[in-house]
Amino acid sequence: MLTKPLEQTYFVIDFDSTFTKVEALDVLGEISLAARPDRNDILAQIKAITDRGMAGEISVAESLRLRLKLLNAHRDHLPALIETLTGKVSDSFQRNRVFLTDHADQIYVISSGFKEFIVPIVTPLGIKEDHVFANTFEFDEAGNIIGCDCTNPLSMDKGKVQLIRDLNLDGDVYVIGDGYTDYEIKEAGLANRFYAFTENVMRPTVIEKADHIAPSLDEFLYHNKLSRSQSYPKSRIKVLLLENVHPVAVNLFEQEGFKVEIRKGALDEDELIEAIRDVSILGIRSKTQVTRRVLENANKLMTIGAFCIGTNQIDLKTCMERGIAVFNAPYSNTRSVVELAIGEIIMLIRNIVPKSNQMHQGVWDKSARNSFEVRGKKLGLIGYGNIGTQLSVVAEALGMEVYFYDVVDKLALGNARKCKSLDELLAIADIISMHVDGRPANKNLIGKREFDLMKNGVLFLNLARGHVVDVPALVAALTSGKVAGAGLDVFPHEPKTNQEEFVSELRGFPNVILTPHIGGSTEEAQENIGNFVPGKLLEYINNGSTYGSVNFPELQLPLLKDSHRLLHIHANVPGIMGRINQIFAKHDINIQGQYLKTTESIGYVITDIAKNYSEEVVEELKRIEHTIKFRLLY
Ligand SMILES: NC(=O)C1=CN([C@@H]2O[C@H](COP(=O)(O)OP(=O)(O)OC[C@H]3O[C@@H](n4cnc5c(N)ncnc54)[C@H](O)[C@@H]3O)[C@@H](O)[C@H]2O)C=CC1
Ligand SMILES: O=C(O)CCC(=O)C(=O)O
Repeated sequence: MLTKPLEQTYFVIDFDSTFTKVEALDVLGEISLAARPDRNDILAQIKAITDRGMAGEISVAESLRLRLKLLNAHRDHLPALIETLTGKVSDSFQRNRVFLTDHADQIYVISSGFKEFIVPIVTPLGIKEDHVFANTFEFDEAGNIIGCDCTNPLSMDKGKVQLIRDLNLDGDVYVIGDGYTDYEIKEAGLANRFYAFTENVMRPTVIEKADHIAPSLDEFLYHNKLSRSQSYPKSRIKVLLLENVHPVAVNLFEQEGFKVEIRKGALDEDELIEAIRDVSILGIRSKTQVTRRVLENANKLMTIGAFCIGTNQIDLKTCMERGIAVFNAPYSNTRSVVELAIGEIIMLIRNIVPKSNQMHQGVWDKSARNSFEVRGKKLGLIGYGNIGTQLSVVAEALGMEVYFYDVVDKLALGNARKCKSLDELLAIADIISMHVDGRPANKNLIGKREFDLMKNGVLFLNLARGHVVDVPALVAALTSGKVAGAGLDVFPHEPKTNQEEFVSELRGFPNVILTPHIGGSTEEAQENIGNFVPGKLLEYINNGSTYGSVNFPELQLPLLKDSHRLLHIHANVPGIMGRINQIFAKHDINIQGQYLKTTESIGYVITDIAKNYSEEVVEELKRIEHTIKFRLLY
C-alpha cells in the first residue's frame, strides 16, 4: 500500500489508548485519588471528559483543563504512573518492537498527553526521544500538578495538525490513532491515510472517518506489507463460538487479537453453513452437528474445538480429509459427570424423586419401603474409560461392588471386577451405568434383548450419549417394572436451545430423573474446558502443534525461534515428502528442523527454515499435487 519508498514514509502514532491500552490521565487519577472516598465518582467524570474529547465533542484545551483540575495529582505520583503504563503497552506494539526500532527515524509519537510519562514508556521500545511530541506539566512549588504549558500547540485545538505542519515532513504520512484529533491530521490534508486503531477502544465517530480500521498494529503492518511479528494478523482470523462456551474462552481468543463471534445456542445445518463461511476457528459443544455439508462450505476453517469430551457430533473423517484439526477436552468435566451419577444412584435407590414430588403435593409418606443403601450393591459400568474408571473409584469408596465391561482390555482399578462380556455384566448388576463413547457402532447398544437380561428392578443410568440406548425398549422396561428407576441426561433428540421444548416418551415416569444434558455442566468443568480447549487451538494456530488432536497426526513442536515454519498438509500418497524436499534443495534452502507424521489418509509435514527465502518456494509448495492445506508461520 505504501506509495513512496519506506525511507520517505512517516508514521505518526497516538499514545493514549493506541500505544498504550489505557488513557494515562485515567490511570493517574486512580493513583492520585486513591485515598479519596468520592474517588469512583471523580474517576467516572474524568473518563467521561476523556471520551468526549476523543470523540471530538469538546476541545482538547477544555478536556485537559477539566481533567487536570479533577486529578489533584502530584509529581510524586508519576513514578507509579510510569510503572503501571509500562505494563499497559498495547500487545501489538509490544510484539512489533522490531518494526519500531528498525524504523525509528520515520516514527513520531504525537499526543495531547504529557512527555513526563510518554518518553519513559515509548523510548525503551525504540522510539527516539526527540520524535515524541506532547504537552508538559506545570507544577507549583510543592510539586502539585496545576496545569500545562499553554504555549504548546498540543494543548490547543487542532494542535496535532499544527505540529505536523511545523514538522514539515518530506514524504508520505500515515497516521495511526484512536481519536478524532488523529483523524484531523488527515482532514487537514497533512496525511495520506488515517488508520483508526481499535485494539483498545472503538469510537464510532472516529471509525467512520478512517481510511482503514486497524484492530492491531499487525493489521497496519500487514496492510502496508511492512515487516511484522505475525505472518497473518489475528484480527483477520474469525473465531465462531457456539453453545454458550465459558467466557474465559472468549477472553483468551480476544486477548490474542482474534475476531470473535459468540452465539448462545447451537445452529442447525443451514444456519451453520451460513455462519461458517469466513470462519477459521469453530468452537462447539455437544449439540452442533458438523456434517460433511457444513464442512464443504467452510473453506477457511482450520480447526474445530469441541468444548466437551464427545466428538461424535463432528464428521472427523471429512475434517481430516479437508485438513481441519479437531481438538476436545478429554478430562475437564469427567469429575462432574461422576458426581452427578453418584448423586442420581443414591436418589434412585432411596426412591427420593417420587417422595419429593409427593411432598410438593402435600403427601407425607414416611416409610422405608423401596428404599435401600448403596453399600454392598453391585454397580455395573459399561465403558471403563476416563469417566467409568473415576466412577469406579468413587463408588468403591461408598462401599459398592464394581463390575465393568469394556471392549478394550482395561486395567481394573481398586477391587473392581472385569466382566468378560456385556451379557455377564447385565446379569450381575443391581445398578447399570453407561459410559461408552458415542461411536456410531454403539447405536442401540442397549435394547430389548439387553434389558431382558438385566435383573428385575435394576436401576439404569445413561449419562453418555442418547443414541446408545433404544428409548422405546427402555420405556417398555420401565413400564413393566423390569427397570425400577432411571437417570437419563442424554437423549437421541435434544433441543438445540433452552427455548425449545423437550419432547420424549420418557416424560412422566415417577422414578426417572431427567436432566438436560448437564452431566458436564458445572462452573468448574466449564471454566476448565474454557481454558483447556483454546489452549489447544492456539497451539495449533500459533505453532502448528497437534498434540491431543482427535483426528490429526499428533505432533508436539518446539517453539519457533528466528525461523519461518512451513506447514504442509497433504493426502497420504507416496512421494510427497520427496517433492517437498526437492523444492527446498532446488532453492538452496537451509532446513533448520523438519517433522513428519501421517495417518492412513493424510500427511502433516512441518519444516522450519531460515528467514531469507524467495516467495516462489511458498508458491511451489502450495502447487504440489495432493496438497490439502498450506500455512506459513512466523
Ligand atoms: N452427560 C454429559 O454431559 C457428558 C457425557 N460424556 C460422555 O460420556 C462418555 C464417556 O466419556 P469418557 O469416559 O470420557 O470416554 P472414554 O473415551 O475415556 O471412554 C469410553 C470407553 O468406552 C469404551 N467402549 C466404547 N464402546 C464400547 C462398547 N460398545 N462396550 C463397552 N465399552 C465400550 C471404550 O473402549 C472406552 O474405554 C462419552 O460418550 C462422552 O461423550 C462426557 C462428558 C459429559
Ligand atoms: O456440556 C456439553 O455440552 C456436553 C458434555 C458432553 O456430553 C461431553 O463432554 O461429551
